[in-house]
Amino acid sequence: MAEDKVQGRVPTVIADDVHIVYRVNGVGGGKGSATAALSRMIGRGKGEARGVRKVHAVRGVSFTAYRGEAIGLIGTNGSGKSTLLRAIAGLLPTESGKVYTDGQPSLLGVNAALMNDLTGERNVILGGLAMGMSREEIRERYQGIVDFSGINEKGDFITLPMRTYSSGMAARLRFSIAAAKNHDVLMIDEALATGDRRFQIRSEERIRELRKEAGSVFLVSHSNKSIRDTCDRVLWLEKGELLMDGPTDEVIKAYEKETGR
Ligand SMILES: Nc1ncnc2c1ncn2[C@@H]1O[C@H](COP(=O)(O)OP(=O)(O)OP(=O)(O)O)[C@@H](O)[C@H]1O
Repeated sequence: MAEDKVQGRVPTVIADDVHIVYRVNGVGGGKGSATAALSRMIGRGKGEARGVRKVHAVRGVSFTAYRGEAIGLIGTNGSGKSTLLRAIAGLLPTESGKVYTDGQPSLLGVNAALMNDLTGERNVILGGLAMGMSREEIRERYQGIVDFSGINEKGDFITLPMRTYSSGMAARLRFSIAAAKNHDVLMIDEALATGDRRFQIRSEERIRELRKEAGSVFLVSHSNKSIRDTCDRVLWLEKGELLMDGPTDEVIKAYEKETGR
């Protein structure tokens, strides 16, 4: 990359030697969680010494993300990808190390907090408000969100409760709501894997647009193709450690060689 371009880059996320540790209650003494839960109810087993196991999910990860970058996160199951994203979004505290972000990162995961008993329509409004959009902005973008999601392609589903949607339909709606706004830092966790192929193509296009419109995009995916199609840089995590950080092609090639995929 040309020197002037490097100098002109604006950092959006800086992770500095980040460690994240989960504490899991009720696993002490090998007696099973019911016993441990009972101990806690009667006031025994408090503190870390008893019944609390630590899971060190992210171990000393450092990187800087710049405006306009789309960064893929890859790694085998349980390597710490989702944990790292949740920490960048400010949803998990770091054990040590620091995360600096420019603006509020938005995490678009398959678990984004929408209400299953409310209709898709109400959830579009709720999700928009949760992202800080005004009612006016939501009104303006409502039809665009519904059209992008494709929810109404086979009938009037947007007026039905979300619990009646298939998992793919629900994921599409979540993606469409989040993608309606321009984000400083947008993080997508596996969302693309749940839509059908047509929706995947649409959302990949939207990710490319979001990238151009300003912020950085992080994408966690097990689909190397999605990563290749959307990202220009890849972080490869394994056992919580950053194994490789580089251009997509280079990192995916090394990953495929290692995993045989
Ligand atoms: N809420 C939790 N409590 C305790 N441990 C957790 C929790 N969530 C994740 N972990 C552990 O942290 C480690 C990293 O998990 P994480 O979900 O970040 O991995 P991942 O790379 O996103 O995995 P996958 O590809 O399977 O989605 C795993 O060992 C997992 O068991």
